[in-house]
Amino acid sequence: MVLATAKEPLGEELVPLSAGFGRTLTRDVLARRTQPPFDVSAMDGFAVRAADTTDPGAQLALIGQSAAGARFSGDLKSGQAVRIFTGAPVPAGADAILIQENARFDAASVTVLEPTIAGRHVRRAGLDFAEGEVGLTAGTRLNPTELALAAAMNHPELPVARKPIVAILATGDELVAPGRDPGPDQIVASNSFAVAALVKAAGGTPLDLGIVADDLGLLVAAIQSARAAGADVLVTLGGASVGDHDLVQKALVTAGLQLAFWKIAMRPGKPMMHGMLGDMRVLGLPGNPVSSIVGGILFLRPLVRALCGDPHPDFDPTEPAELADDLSANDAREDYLRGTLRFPADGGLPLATANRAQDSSMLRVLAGAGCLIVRRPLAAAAKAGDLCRIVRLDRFPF
Ligand SMILES: Nc1nc2c(c(=O)[nH]1)N[C@H]1C(S)=C(S)[C@@H](COP(=O)(O)OP(=O)(O)OC[C@H]3O[C@@H](n4cnc5c(N)ncnc54)[C@H](O)[C@@H]3O)O[C@H]1N2
Ligand code: MOO
Repeated sequence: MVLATAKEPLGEELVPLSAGFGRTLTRDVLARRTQPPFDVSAMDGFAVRAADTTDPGAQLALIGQSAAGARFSGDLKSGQAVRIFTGAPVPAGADAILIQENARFDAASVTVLEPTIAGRHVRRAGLDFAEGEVGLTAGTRLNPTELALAAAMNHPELPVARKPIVAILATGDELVAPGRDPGPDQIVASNSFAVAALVKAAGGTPLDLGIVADDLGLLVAAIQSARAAGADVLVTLGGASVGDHDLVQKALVTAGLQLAFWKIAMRPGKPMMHGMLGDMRVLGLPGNPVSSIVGGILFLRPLVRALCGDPHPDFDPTEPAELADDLSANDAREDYLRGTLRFPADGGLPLATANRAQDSSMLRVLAGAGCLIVRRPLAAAAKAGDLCRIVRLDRFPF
C-alpha cells in the first residue's frame, strides 16, 4: 500500500557527473562515441606486421613514432616498424605490437627477439562500446563504475530523478535535542537522526522539522509546515499509539489525512500508520527508537527508492542465515529480533544469535546488532542449526 503511492518517479533533472553518485537514472544512456575510437596499442613497443617477426633476429626499419594523443600519420609497409606507446593509435598497415622487452632497438632500426602474432596487444576500435549502444539503463542507481562509464560515453551530465524531500517530525513533551539539559521527566530525542540517515542513504533529502510537543494545534501547524515546504513524504515519530497524549493521528486527520492503515502485525512497529495528505505521503512511525528505525528500514527506504524511480523498490532485504540457538514459537506479529552474527571460517552461512533483550526502547542493543532475525507470524519453535532469514545491519542495503 505504501509503494502504491509512488508509482512514478517524482520528475527529472540534469545533474553534472560530479553530482551523480547515488542518483537514479530516469532514461537509458547511450554511448555518444565509440571506445576506443580507433585501434589502439595496449603496450609500449613497436607497431609491426606480425609476418615480419617470425624469424628471430629479423631487422625492421624504424620509420617514426605514435604516441597517445599524437598518431603516426603514414602507412607502415613490410619491413618497417613504428615506435608506439600504450594508448597510441596503431598506424595503418600494422597488425600487431612487438613489446619492447622482445626487441633490441636504436634510433634507426629494430631487431626482433621474439615473434609476435597478428592482433597481439591491439585493442580494436569499439572493443568497449560503440556509438549508439545502451551503456546504462533507466532505473540504475549510479555507482562509481557507472559514473566513469557515463563519462567515457561522453556525457557531462545525466538525467536523474529528483530527490524526494522527506520531512521528519519528532513529537513528544518529553523530548529534548541532544546536547541540551533535559528536565527531570525528559529524555534525549534520537530517532530523527537515524531516520534522516536512512533517507539520505536511500537517495532522498531529509528535512528535519524538529521536536513538537503533544499539542494538537502545534502538531497541525507542524504538519502544515511540511506541506508548505514541499515535502513529498512526511514521517512522524511517536504519538502513534492509543494513549491520551498520542495525538499525531488526530492532528494528521485534522490537517486532511486520508488514512490508509493504522497498526500492523509487526514487532517492533505495531502502531504504524500510513495515508495521503493531499499529494504528500505520510508514514507515522511509533516513537520507540527501535520501532521507528526498523519501520524506516522496512517501509520508508522502499518508499524513497520508489520515488527515485527504482524499478525494484520492493526487493527483499532479507538473506539466509543459520540460527545459532533455539527460538520459541512466535505469536501473530511478524518479529524482527535484534541479533548478532558470526561468520564461520568455512565460508558457510552466517550464524545468527538473537539478543536476550528485545525491548523496542533499547538503542544500544540495536546499534550493537549485526542483523534482524525475521520470525514469520505464528512461526513454530525453531532449533539451533535451522535456516532463518535475516536483514543485515552491518552493511547495505537497508
Ligand atoms: N495500551 C497500549 N499501549 C501501547 C500499545 C498498545 O498497543 N496498546 N502499543 C505499544 C507499542 S508496540 C509501541 S511501539 C508504543 C508506540 O507508541 P507511540 O508511537 O505513541 O510512541 P510514544 O508513546 O510517543 O513513544 C514511545 C517511547 O518512545 C520514546 N520516543 C518517542 N519519540 C522519540 C524520539 N524521537 N527519540 C527517542 N525516543 C522517543 C518515548 O519517550 C516513549 O518512551 O506504544 C506502546 N503502547
Ligand atoms: O511494537 Mo512496539 O513497536 O515494539 O514496541
